[in-house]
Amino acid sequence: MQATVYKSTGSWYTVKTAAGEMFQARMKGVFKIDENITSTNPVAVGDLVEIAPDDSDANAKNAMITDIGARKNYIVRSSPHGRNKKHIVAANLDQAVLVCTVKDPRTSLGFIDRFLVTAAAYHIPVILVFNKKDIYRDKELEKFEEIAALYGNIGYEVLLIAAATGDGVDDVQELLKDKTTLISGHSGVGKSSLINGLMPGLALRTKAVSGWSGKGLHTTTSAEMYDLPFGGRLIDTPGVREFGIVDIPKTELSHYFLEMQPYIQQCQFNNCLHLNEPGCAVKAAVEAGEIEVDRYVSYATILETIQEELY
Ligand SMILES: Nc1nc2c(ncn2[C@@H]2O[C@H](COP(=O)(O)OP(=O)(O)OP(=O)(O)O)[C@@H](O)[C@H]2O)c(=O)[nH]1
Ligand SMILES: [Zn+2]
Repeated sequence: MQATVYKSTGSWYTVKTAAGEMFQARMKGVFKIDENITSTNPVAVGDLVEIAPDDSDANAKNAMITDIGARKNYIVRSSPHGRNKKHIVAANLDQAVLVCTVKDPRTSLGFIDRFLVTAAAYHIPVILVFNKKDIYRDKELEKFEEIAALYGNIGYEVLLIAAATGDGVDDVQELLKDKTTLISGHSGVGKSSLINGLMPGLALRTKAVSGWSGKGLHTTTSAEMYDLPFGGRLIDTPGVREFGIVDIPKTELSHYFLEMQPYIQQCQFNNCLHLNEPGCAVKAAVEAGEIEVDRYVSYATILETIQEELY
């Protein structure tokens, strides 16, 4: 029987079949589906699994996971169990929503760009949802327009909403309908408020509880998937502050800055890092105003964090 993983707690997984039946499932033995990653968790939220119900106790609804389907994509974070080990946060995503704010707290462009690069490297489209519209005055609205133009021109969807008043939540709903979406954002941006707005009745985590669980307890926080009442699924990742950028060589980073892509081929050197090389088409585009300086600064900043010795 096929099922989808909704939650994982230790060695138990909450799974749901296509018919809507929930089981608590465990892994049967050890198997690995992706030779390219060494992960600390063999099964992740969003995985499609094959299960064999355990009929010995009709009330318990237990099952064995006997196989894991190939993943369309996945997103990881570094595991607390070692530098080279990864923890798969979620698999089989259609898209990701990054909740941001211009004010209280301000989401930095650097943070947004790191998220966008990570998602692009995993082939996951991103929607930027700016929240707390109700407290923005002229200055903040101007800032938002600037940011919306910056990312809109690159091709990203950008929304402005107020989760607290419900303003614009229906626009988010429209984009999430019938898709599997990962939702992420800095603490305090209103991610829980938005989730509650999308799923009235769920009454997700009070602020006090989420504030507590996010504090120094990263290892125990885990992703959880919810069925959206209007169709589609939402994967919340409480406590996950940031995802790890996939292990990519320095020369590949510019591929994930989508607006740099048309210029990369025109650089004089095919291994150009777009820093100080002669004949660099990316730098020329920055100087000509075709690529935003802020994005180039993010590029150079992220580039520095990549350890070239690995390649
Ligand atoms: N003015 C205003 N405040 C909001 C809005 N959305 C959320 N808030 C407030 O912002 C604070 C943080 O909201 P949460 O929904 O708990 O934020 P979160 O992103 O889930 O934060 P963590 O739980 O720390 O991860 C709360 O005090 C909310 O009431 C909004 O649209 N407008
Ligand atoms: Zn170049």
